[in-house]
Amino acid sequence: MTPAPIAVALDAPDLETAARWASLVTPHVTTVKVGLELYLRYGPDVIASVRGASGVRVFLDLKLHDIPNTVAGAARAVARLKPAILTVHAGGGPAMIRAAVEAMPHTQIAAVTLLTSLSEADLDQMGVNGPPEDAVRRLSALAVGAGAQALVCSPREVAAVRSEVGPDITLITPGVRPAGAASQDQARVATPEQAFADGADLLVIGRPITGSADPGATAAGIAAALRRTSAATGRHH
Ligand SMILES: O=c1ccn([C@@H]2O[C@H](COP(=O)(O)O)[C@@H](O)[C@H]2O)c(=O)[nH]1
Repeated sequence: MTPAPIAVALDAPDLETAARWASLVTPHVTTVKVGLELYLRYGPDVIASVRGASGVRVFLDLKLHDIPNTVAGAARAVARLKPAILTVHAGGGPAMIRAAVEAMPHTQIAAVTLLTSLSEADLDQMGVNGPPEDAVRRLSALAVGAGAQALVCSPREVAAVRSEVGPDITLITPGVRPAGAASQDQARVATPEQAFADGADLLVIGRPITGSADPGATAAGIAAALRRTSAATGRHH
């Protein structure tokens, strides 16, 4: 069975748990994601541990956000780990995004538009008025103009972003929750089936999989649901 376009967020308290989750889900998904919790605790060694023998794609979600020179240095520092994807914040601006792209020619640089945990009310308080979709579209265009090959947005905005940036940019959506699952601290959410049907290329899913009794079986179940969506919509990954 072809693995599904899912990046499982390995937000684990320790390396053993992360490596166990990675080995359980790896037959069913293309990618595992290492974020701040794991990377700040264990550093670069974590990448080899979760990659394991399978050689699954590793998505390094560090959400870099600093001046261009500092981001370029940070990107060079992790380039030897050969992550498939590295995140930077689109809000760091075009020069910062370009610095990351130039520092890591063999990694997809993904620009995070607006965090999926932010509600419309939060955004309003932050001075981002109007529908989140408008700001996400603007940040997407800016990031792609600066060379980003991928974007991170909520599944609620993915169709709008696709129409903004065209077919060649990889769209990554966290904030994915199977029907009936708790949204937890995520605000702008949709189901895996909806995210995929609307144009997401890679679905980031953490706790609904890793917090379940059997992460391997849960990942396999979501992968099967995506295959059914693919058959029903004619959209392939
Ligand atoms: O806007 C964003 C950007 C990144 N994330 C990351 O995705 C996962 C989501 O985990 P869940 O357990 O499925 O909520 C997590 O690692 C975040 O750091 C995001 O949620 N939103």
